[in-house]
Amino acid sequence: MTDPNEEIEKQNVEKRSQVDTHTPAEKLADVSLDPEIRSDNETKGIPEAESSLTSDVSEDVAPAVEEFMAVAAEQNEAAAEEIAAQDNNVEVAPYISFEDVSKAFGDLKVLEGVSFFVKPGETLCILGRSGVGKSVSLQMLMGFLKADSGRIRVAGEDICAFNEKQMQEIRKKVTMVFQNGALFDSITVGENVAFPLREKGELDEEQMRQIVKGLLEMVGVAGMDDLLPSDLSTGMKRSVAIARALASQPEAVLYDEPTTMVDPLMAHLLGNLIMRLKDQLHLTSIVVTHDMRLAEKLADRIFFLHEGKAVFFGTMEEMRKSKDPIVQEFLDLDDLVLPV
Ligand SMILES: Nc1ncnc2c1ncn2[C@@H]1O[C@H](COP(=O)(O)OP(=O)(O)OP(=O)(O)O)[C@@H](O)[C@H]1O
Repeated sequence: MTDPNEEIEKQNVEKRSQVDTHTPAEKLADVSLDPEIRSDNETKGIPEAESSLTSDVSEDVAPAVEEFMAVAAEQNEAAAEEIAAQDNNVEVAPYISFEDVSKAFGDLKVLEGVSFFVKPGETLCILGRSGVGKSVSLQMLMGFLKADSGRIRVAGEDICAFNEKQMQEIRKKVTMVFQNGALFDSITVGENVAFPLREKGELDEEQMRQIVKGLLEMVGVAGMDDLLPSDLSTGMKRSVAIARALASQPEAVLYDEPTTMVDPLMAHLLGNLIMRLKDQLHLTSIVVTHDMRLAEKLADRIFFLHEGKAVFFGTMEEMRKSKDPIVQEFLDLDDLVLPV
């Protein structure tokens, strides 16, 4: 029987090997150029109008934003190719992986021999009940916490022995969108988004103004440049945090529960945004979530944690067929309509 993962990988390799005559900016401005992406969006119910990342960006700044995003998309494709070239096997090497990772806080064993991987350009959703170590896993990937044992690879590199300076280089490639946005409270929304641009120091003030304006429009918080983070709702803060993450042109984004504590419409908008970023920027993503609908929309693979152990790792389709009682209980609970 054909392994579904092998089949998906074969299709991805074929797709990558096809000669494409469109420039990245053309592809970004009109995602409908790629019939495979279009049909994928159609089957997932994403309206055509929402397909292009830059469709909501005003005309005066659209060229600058399209160019900026095109550079990011090109860089991510190049990173994926570089990682693929590291491996002599037919299989594409992971961009991120946990290999037999354990972590405890005193007597509390949070993770015990956990393994998973995310290939370049793919999205992994980490599911599980509260307190099972989902956020701890993300913090270890960012180097904020160290594993007790096992191997962690990020951006194709083993980061376990990395010092803070080396981790800072990794954090230029991999960025995290925290639940509360983790914005700088004392500076405006616009300055928050401009922060990574200033750090890079490659753009002048006018170019930065255009990118900031365009990114805020792209994530659905147009015209909020001069507000302070405290003026924003939770969902808006998260959108701004995504805009700030994009300003650093990352290869991968880790999202910690992007749709919790926001209304259903905001959850839908954030989900669609993450989906379009994946499709059009070839971003590698990990999404920690309790939201099965979001996982269904985004995940190439699901990793299910329970009591410190990995109880499932595979596609959503495989998860639905899983005989594991814990996975089944989680799926059944999700189907329940709870009284308000
Ligand atoms: N720095 C820390 N020091 C001590 N214990 C911690 C630390 N960080 C997390 N923990 C504990 O590790 C366990 C896992 O926490 P984690 O935040 O990863 O859970 P989670 O799966 O993300 O849960 P939720 O879905 O509720 O956010 C919890 O019991 C938490 O109290």
